[in-house]
Amino acid sequence: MDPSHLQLLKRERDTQYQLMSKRRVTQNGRLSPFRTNTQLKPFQVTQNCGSSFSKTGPQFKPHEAPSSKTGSQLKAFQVIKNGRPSSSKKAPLVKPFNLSSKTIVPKNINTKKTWPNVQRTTEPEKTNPPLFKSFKKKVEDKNLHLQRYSDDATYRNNKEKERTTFKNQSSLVSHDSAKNKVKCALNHFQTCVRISTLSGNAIPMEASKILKRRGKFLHEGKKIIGDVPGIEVGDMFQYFEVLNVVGLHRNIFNGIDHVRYNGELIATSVVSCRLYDDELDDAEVVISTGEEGNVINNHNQLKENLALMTSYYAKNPVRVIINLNSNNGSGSFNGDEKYCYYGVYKVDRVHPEIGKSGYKFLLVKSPYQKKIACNELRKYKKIVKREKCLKFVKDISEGKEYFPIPMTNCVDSESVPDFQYITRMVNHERCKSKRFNHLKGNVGFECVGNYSDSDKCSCVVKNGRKFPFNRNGTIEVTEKNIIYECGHYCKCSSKCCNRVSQYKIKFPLEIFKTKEKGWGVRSEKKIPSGSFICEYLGEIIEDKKAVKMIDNDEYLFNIGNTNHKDGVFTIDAGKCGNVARFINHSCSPNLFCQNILFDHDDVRIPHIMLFAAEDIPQKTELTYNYNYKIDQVVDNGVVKKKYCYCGASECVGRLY
Ligand SMILES: C[S@@+](CC[C@H](N)C(=O)[O-])C[C@H]1O[C@@H](n2cnc3c(N)ncnc32)[C@H](O)[C@@H]1O
Repeated sequence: MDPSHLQLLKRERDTQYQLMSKRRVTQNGRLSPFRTNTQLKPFQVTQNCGSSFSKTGPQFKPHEAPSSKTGSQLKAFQVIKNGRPSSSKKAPLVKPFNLSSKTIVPKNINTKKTWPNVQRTTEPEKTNPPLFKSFKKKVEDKNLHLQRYSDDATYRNNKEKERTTFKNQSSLVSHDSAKNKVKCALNHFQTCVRISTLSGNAIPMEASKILKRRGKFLHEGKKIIGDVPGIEVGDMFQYFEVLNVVGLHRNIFNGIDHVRYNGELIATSVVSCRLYDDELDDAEVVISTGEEGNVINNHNQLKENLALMTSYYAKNPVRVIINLNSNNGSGSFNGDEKYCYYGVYKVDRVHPEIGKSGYKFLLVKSPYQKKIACNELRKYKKIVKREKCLKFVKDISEGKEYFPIPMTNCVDSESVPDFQYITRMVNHERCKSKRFNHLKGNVGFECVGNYSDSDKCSCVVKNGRKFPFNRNGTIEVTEKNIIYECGHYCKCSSKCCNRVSQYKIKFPLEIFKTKEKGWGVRSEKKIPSGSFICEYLGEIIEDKKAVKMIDNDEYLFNIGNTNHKDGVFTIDAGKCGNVARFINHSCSPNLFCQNILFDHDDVRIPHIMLFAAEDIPQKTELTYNYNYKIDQVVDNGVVKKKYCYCGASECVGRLY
């Protein structure tokens, strides 16, 4: 290294240390295969997080399990995909060096991970540049203290002790409650993103500012060392700004975050892109801090580099967050991101970049940290394995939908199931009571479908004088069991902002064969949170009939007010239905159901509309919670069991 550069580094470091020392470190419908008891009630699904995103809707249920359930569960962290800091630049070719021969010999290599096979840590001063020496002495003194954060056996044993030491930083809350807080913060963020009138990168920035103003940041003013309560390895985040909101990474300007600990700057978290695209193993991560390095927004910041170096000696835990959809950390934003929390690492090796100003750090994962499934990473990296398609149907709707609905089977040779594709509910009119009327939004008023006339439209008045949909057509936070949309009997135009779910599907959906759940549905394109997906269509039958269909319950969906004195109904999508009949159950769903009325006001037979509960990446299976109750389906006195293969970490193991 050039000695003048070294001097600069040292001076820079000293000034920064001074500056830093003055600063305080703050920083349903229910699917009813049958029902023995008709005392079912409609219910409200609400997430337990104040004003955050909540869902109401019917449940999918085998039985009469009434309103006690909590309804579909949102997964907080599965958000979008694609990498933020995309730049036109390609990821640099990384040159590994051969240190075993004492002279550093760059090799011509491909992008595969190759780290020199040297015993480095024992004598770092021999292999590393002089810059490290000044640190070594200082840091060695602190080492004993920080040693307990290293990820050897004592790390696990002392975890409780650690927490106590940092109890002013990471509050001692139960994991569930911490997780819930993270969910709520993410939902608040998503809501702000949805209602934003800005565009591009300004949206998450604005959302972040709103949350800050409202005091919704988690661990506000604190920098946590090690795991952040409520955040698990593998959790995904859509925006860089969200990492700050949840306390995972506080530095909004740089991909390396640090804190002053016992007088030294140590790194707390790193946000980076992977250097090696073809390597999806998360056991080791290489962080390169040079000009073309992979650390996000790291414009060769000395302070950040030094913090990582100190962490090399201190062996403190450093959180690693990887942007899965970008190769290069130095570039601009493309607004299509996917940050994955890889877990707690420690800096294992440090090397100067040959011929460049930066350093390369090898971070190794703690053996006690959860591994991220390769499949999961592949999905987000878009390295989806090419599957051999055994059966393909171009459009199972036969032109009835706005988009063709292809059906692909790469699992076995099963062809399209025998059913009739419909775009309107069958038997709707016959079931409607004569006492119920057409829904007219303009009775006594002039509904013109504007946000300004929420008092004039009687449909909106029924929704509590609030438009349930945002300007971009996504559903707003609602705890209403039924939403009233304007319909064809209202005076407003078809473009009225209170008409969203009565139109055809807006996303190119695809039916595909799953390995264990039969057919399933996914989207060719990513779906923003709150978007309308489709209606659950079929034939409306009386509950009495549905109860007898115990052996043929797969496509039954309980609707409406389930203890209504004038009768209870079920949708049977067995013989006729639409794409919704193929949507599977998940214990951690990405859709939710909402009762909606727009053409009549008979609450016994509302439309069952499915909406996205979160941002859904393309090609991700769409699921909602059927809300069955375990052990409630009984046939001739014998409890029927159906096992769940949703694969969610929260999976309860059974549908019913
Ligand atoms: C409404 S259908 C969904 C589409 C269905 N997979 C098909 O092939 O037509 C409901 C049925 O799908 C299956 N299913 C849905 N979700 C499941 C899950 N998570 N695990 C196992 N089976 C599931 C069950 O047999 C259930 O009765």
